[in-house]
Amino acid sequence: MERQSAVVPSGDGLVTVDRSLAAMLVAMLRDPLSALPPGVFDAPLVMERVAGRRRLHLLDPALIQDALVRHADDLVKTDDIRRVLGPALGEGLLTAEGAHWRWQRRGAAPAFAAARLGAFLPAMLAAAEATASRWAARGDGAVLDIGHETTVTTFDIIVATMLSGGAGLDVGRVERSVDDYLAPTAWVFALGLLGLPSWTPYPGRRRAAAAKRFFRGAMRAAVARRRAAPAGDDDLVSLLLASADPDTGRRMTDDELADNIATFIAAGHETTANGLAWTLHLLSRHPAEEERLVAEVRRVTGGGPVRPEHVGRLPYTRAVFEEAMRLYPPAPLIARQALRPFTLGPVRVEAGTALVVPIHALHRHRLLWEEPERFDPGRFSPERAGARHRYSFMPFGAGPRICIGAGFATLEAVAILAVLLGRFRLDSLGGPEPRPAMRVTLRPATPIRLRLRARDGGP
Ligand code: HEM
Repeated sequence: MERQSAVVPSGDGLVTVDRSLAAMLVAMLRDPLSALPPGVFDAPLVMERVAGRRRLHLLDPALIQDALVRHADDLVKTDDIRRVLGPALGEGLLTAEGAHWRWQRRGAAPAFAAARLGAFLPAMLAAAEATASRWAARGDGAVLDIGHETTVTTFDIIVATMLSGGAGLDVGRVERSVDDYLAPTAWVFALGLLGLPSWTPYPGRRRAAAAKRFFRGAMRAAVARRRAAPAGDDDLVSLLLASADPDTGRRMTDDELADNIATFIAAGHETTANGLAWTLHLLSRHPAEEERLVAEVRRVTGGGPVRPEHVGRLPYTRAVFEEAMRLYPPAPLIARQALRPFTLGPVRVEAGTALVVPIHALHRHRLLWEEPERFDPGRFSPERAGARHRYSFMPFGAGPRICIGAGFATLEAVAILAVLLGRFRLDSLGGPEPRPAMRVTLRPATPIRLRLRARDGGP
């Protein structure tokens, strides 16, 4: 049992938790998710005090909206996030702040406008079909590492749509480099907690540094290839190349372009891949929901191939993906730091206070969800979703820093599920529920393996 000195509830829903630095470090190194303070699944607000530092955990949807939307200009991302992601992603869209963030966001936004997303569907469906062909070749009964399979699929998609497929990037090496880079994340958080410099040695640091060198080198090579042979397409990189700072007219340097290609490749495939892996795991344990999803796909496609015009007509498939992201949000935590004091509900937020939205806990919060642990895609029917506060479900974040790829991710997830589950069933191998582990994203602590079965009428 973890040691903590005090948990004090007050009449206005605020719970204050004092924790010893040692207890916090042990929990953090075990898994940053298990280091969340007690109370986050029951209370609307939890103020945690560790070694003189204050972290306010927000679980009241109205206060989350107040903080991330109304007070967006009073907040910046925390040093922790910059420490973990900065070396790999530089000053790209995810990690930049202020004016540098704003002009990059404006430059990238047209690529993700709802009206344009449909143009990406052929590439999304082609990648899903390629995975289906690989699976058919593996044969009935093969056991798949489902996280690896979904990663290959979403990687193909991001490379095809961002770089017109011409990046020459090796998916296997990129996947290994992301794994190695993120593996010691908990140590980086722990060093931050102790106020130690980022060069302090820790287990996994050398592998992470080698992974970062490979990843950054591959991104710079992608930029050089693009400069040497402009694709002339309207893929994302063309848009970034064409975007100019509205105030100065300045365009992106090669380093800035590499930061953003790195950002879009990293943020734009691993999250969706994890969301899909958890979805396929949940469906393997919920055959009735899986059957309903397959019936929807067959009704809409008439049993033929999934075409772009079908994807927007699969509301149950989408609801399944959303319910999986409720239970296993691929980005399980959002953190900010207050630049200046302001009032949030019953709390005076002082400059320097960290604000944390533990999305993982919000999505399983007992005041917000009935039977929060139960997998029930029906929660995302328009009637039931419309009855909830918009900010009780926020896998893509909120406010101006909301995920720019939210529509893209949902579209590709629905397309991939429709193609793969139309042709295959994935059976659970049994055993205990896989444990999630937070490594910036929420990954299965050990690989999830599922058994492949061709469907009747399939290959
Ligand atoms: C299921 C899949 C995804 C999830 C759950 C997810 C989640 C998130 C979340 C929670 C944030 C906000 C982080 C914060 O406020 O601190 C974010 C930001 C971001 N995401 Fe996603 N994401 C997904 C897919 C994608 C895709 C497909 C792309 C690109 C193609 C993408 C690119 C980005 C970028 C560039 C940002 C930074 C935006 C900014 O700060 O302006 N994400 N994502």
